[in-house]
Amino acid sequence: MCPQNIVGVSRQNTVAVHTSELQLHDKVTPLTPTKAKAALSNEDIMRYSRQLLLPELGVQGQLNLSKTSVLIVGCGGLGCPLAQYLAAAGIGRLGLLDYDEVELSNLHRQVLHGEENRGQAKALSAATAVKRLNSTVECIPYHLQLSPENALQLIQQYPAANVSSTYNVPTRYLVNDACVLSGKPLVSASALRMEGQLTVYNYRGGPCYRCLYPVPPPQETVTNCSDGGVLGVVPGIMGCFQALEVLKIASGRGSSCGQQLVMFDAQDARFRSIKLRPKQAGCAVCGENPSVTQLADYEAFCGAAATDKCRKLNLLSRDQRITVQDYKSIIDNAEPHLLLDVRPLVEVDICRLPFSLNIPLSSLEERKSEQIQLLQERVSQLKQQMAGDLYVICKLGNDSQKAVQVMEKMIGSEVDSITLKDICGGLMAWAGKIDPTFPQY
Ligand SMILES: Nc1ncnc2c1ncn2[C@@H]1O[C@H](COP(=O)(O)OP(=O)(O)OP(=O)(O)O)[C@@H](O)[C@H]1O
Ligand SMILES: [Zn+2]
Repeated sequence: MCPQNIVGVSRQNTVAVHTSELQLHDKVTPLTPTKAKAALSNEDIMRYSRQLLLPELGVQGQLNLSKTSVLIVGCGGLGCPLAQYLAAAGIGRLGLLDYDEVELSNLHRQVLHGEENRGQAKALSAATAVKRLNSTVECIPYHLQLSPENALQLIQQYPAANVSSTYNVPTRYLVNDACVLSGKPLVSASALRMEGQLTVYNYRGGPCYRCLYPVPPPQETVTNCSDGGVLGVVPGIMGCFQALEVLKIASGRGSSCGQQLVMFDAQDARFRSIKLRPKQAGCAVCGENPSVTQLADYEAFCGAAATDKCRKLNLLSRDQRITVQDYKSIIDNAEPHLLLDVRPLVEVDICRLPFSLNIPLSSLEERKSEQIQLLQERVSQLKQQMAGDLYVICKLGNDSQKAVQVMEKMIGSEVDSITLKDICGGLMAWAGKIDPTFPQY
């Protein structure tokens, strides 16, 4: 159990919060049950007075919160506001789980972390911020990846589980199955670009994640924040919404999102709800004859990595790919070639290599005639020089491989008789290995 923080007043009369006693866990250890408070102290009454006045919560609801433990999987864009509001409201124990460290590109939405926390374990940074807000909340930071080996042991220790990381599909299935096998509700949300979604799975006889999505989506159809972008306030709103549902469940009022999908459209400032299909008798994990009775290999099941770290596709053979170092020598040797940048225009506006031609992957896929014509003109110019290959680049080297595949299918066009190659690792590899002044995003 982690020791309480010490809050003291220094000589300069400023309040210092010592959080060094927060112990970062790198494995799952048994926890003692949370102590149920018999009554609220005067300090509790003052701190929670504005919510105690609500008939929907009242003293009993507040006491219920104080004996509830919640596990938050992922201290990112959703997990930060979720943890913040649960701690502020007086949840008894918060497990904060994340394998990752704080990066500069997290700060626009992962609001518990600050500039001084860069490089620090997100779980510790989040726990420190939460303790500063409410030192009476017991915080247990875990710097580890939720995996089939540790998920059951971990989730069984927490009456309510939450996943805030929803872009990574294997983790969604893993948390779902662990919650079903442990009989816990799962308050799940996602946020991407200008949209958010929320549902409570495995709650009061409602469906689980697998009831609704028995088959994982193909890896290439899943977009995460680093690919698709997100306005920070959108996960902020959805994380607060998760906190609301957790508080209703924990206080005893209950959630009405058990068979409901709430969708938030930030552009139109609109929430919509749709009723979901009920729990399925044939569900592989919560059905009548479940085939999933223990946690298995979710990366194999989903064909994707169980982390939100950049996914590397391998769609092309070795001879269809070159490294950024090889491409640098092509430039240095002034070899005639064409560089095609297939990123969306919004990314090209952020940064680009000056000599590149930009045609987004989506335009190639949709065979947009103007863009294809432009490409063909540039390819025929290249051919007139009697030499040269076409190199394709994107941010990370995934879309560029897809673009090569799309162009290879343009049989009969100018493109089909020239050599197409993708540049491994894309512009971020260029920034990391060739030109440190090139922006990273
Ligand atoms: N299996 C897992 N175990 C522990 N933490 C996880 C797991 N899967 C995802 N996470 C964490 O969940 C969080 C998801 O939040 P979010 O998508 O906002 O952040 P991110 O991955 O840092 O985003 P970005 O794509 O911008 O780098 C991340 O901090 C990630 O490290
Ligand atoms: Zn199910």
